[in-house]
Amino acid sequence: MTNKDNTVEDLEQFIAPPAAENLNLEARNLDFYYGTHQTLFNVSLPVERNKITALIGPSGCGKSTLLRILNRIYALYPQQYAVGRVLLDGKDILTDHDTLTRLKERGDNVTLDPLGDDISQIRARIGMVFQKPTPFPMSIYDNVAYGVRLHFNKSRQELDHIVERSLHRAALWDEVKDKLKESGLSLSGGQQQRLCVARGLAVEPEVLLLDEPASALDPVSTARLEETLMELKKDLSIVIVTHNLQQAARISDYTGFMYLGNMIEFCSTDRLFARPKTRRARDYLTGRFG
Ligand SMILES: Nc1ncnc2c1ncn2[C@@H]1O[C@H](COP(=O)(O)OP(=O)(O)OP(=O)(O)O)[C@@H](O)[C@H]1O
Repeated sequence: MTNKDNTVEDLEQFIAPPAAENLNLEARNLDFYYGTHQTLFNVSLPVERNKITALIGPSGCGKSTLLRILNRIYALYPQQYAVGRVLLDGKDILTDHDTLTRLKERGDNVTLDPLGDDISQIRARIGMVFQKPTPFPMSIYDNVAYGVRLHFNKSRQELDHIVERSLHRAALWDEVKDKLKESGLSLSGGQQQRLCVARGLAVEPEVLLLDEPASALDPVSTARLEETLMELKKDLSIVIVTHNLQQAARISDYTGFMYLGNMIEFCSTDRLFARPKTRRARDYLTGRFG
């Protein structure tokens, strides 16, 4: 990042990320490869606790790829690998053998502080909601209880309580409370997406990652989902990929603008939308390309 055209104030605002003690999750200097094809280049992203962080940028710039690294979901796919660090509450979560080898090869001289290598625990702490609603072919109740049954040993009564609370938090309870035994697939698209949010919340994650969660929703469902996210950030940290700039402006506290696999700008949403620092971000925000 060059700074010769910027005032000190500009630079300070750009480089003043959330304070270290407020970080819930942090990506540092990530490179990412699909086979031999590198798609992320030295990308860093701070995620502040109890805030919403939006990722924006033109199609193919690497937003979803970055999100998929943050809870190590990419590791389910062969030939995909990340080099760099992801810290959850200051502890490294990319600690598999391949990543360590590649960090060394890249010349990073760091001592990792591993969180532990239980991937299912990491994914329980960092939940993910995908672009298309993905309810499981089972009842509404079982959809929400699914992860809890997988990770914890709860009584039926506790499970009932968790399901109800999660559906409340996802703003879906009133619509489904009388039909918990019906299939999750019987709900509308917007309800299915909130069911997926409820399923993610049931395991009490600290961070929720959302990949264009409203792209298949009508404006009313989108507004409901946005309200839900604004409410949820009181309890957890949220990272959302969105193509909808108004949505990013409405709900996020911080925004990262990506282009061709690079994090071009990262700062407070107000600042980015009011005074983008780079021409690329300005052009994107004013609809000149995208
Ligand atoms: N499974 C894959 N194999 C190979 N290349 C991939 C794969 N998935 C994505 N890519 C490439 O990685 C780059 C980043 O893709 P990514 O999906 O992260 O971008 P994005 O910003 O989320 O795009 P969009 O907004 O269209 O969803 C693109 O060049 C894409 O073609």
